[in-house]
Amino acid sequence: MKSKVKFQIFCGNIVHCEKYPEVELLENGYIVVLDSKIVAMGPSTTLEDAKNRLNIENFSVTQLRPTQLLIPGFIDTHIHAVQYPNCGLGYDKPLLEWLNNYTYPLEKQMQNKELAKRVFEAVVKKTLSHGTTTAMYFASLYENICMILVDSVIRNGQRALVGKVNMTLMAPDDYIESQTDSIKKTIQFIEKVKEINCPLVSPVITPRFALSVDMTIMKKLGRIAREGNYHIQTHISENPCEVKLVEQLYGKKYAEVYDEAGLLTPKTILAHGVYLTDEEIELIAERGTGLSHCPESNCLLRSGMCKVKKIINMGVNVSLGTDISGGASPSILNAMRSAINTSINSNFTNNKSYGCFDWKEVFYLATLGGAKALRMDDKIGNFKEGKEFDALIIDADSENSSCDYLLPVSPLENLQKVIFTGDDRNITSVFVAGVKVK
Ligand SMILES: O=c1[nH]c(=O)c2nc[nH]c2[nH]1
Ligand SMILES: [Zn+2]
Repeated sequence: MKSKVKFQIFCGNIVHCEKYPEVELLENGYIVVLDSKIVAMGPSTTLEDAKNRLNIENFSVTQLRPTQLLIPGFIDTHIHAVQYPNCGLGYDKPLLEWLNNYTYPLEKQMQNKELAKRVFEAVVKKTLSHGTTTAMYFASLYENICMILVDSVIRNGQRALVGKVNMTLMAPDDYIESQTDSIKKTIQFIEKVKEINCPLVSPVITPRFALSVDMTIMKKLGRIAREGNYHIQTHISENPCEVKLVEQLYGKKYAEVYDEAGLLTPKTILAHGVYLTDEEIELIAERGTGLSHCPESNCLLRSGMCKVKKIINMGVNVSLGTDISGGASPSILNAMRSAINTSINSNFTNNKSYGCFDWKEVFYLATLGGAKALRMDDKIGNFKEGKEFDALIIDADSENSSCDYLLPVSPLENLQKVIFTGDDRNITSVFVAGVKVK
């Protein structure tokens, strides 16, 4: 009887980041995966040694073509699963009107379990197919609906951080929760996710934003996160009217409100941050809190252009978010392009230049930057021995993709071609924790 294949070996051109803003190319290299983890990596000339050292007898080999590359999986640090049906709709209103007119009504409608199942299955499948191996999701206000998303990510094999949204303030009468329910349902959700005990999925504390959660509840959520060492996600300084209202309501700056509540931790992701002052950025950097840059949403909701290079230079860990459905696209490739375009446009219109992103910087933000912002860079983000094998095989010469391959180019140029002109058809295989999910 043939014994089961234990090791997977991937051979070809490999690209990943080790530090900002550099990209490393291992030409003609290999990665050996055992179960979910990378156990060896190097140039092909050392593969036989590795096989002997690790006693590799039963193995499969995936040989990449010259137009293909092995890269780390993409990390989306800000996406609203429940808003997926609204992608492409409602971009004629700014944030607060958009929430009241388009977003809250849809989110409320998603109490329907059958609808939620269909929508969550679609968003998880779609993001995986676009190369998102890790996603940090805003799920739903309703705890039982959040569990449907948890089921979906587990069934489809995506690594995910899933949050039950908290809303106790300034929301429609029929789309709000009591203080008691907000905390009770959050605890119930956390317990249920922990009970499932799936290594790919963890719960996230998710106060929606300072305008929809009162200070008492924000403080309680901060305490729950601290005691359980959970991630936190929320929005900050996205839109001028929102920022003004927060300052009026709390009598302090946006970041100070979250700091008072104990919500600025090293495991917190703040989405947007378009209007942060230098003092707020310093505070966020000091707390070790990460930022999710959501350039497409910042443009479509007419929020503004985030000076994200300045935020990086001030020491904040920055990552990328699609912010569905503030953003219309589920693709982190699109978020990379959008980040480049925003930085260039921002330089056209701003006297004070913070510089333009190049493809290497956005590739970092989509991979290791995401992992660092989430404080998961001991596990994911690049190819290091001991890390989980979350990876993509991309191909600049994929049939029917939006990218025509007319002249052979170098491996790093293949990556640039896919970043600037590619789509999900250029992402030919997706692996999460060593398992092929596309
Ligand atoms: O882009 C956003 N999407 C949302 O759903 C939201 N809620 C508060 N602030 C928000 N910003
Ligand atoms: Zn958002």
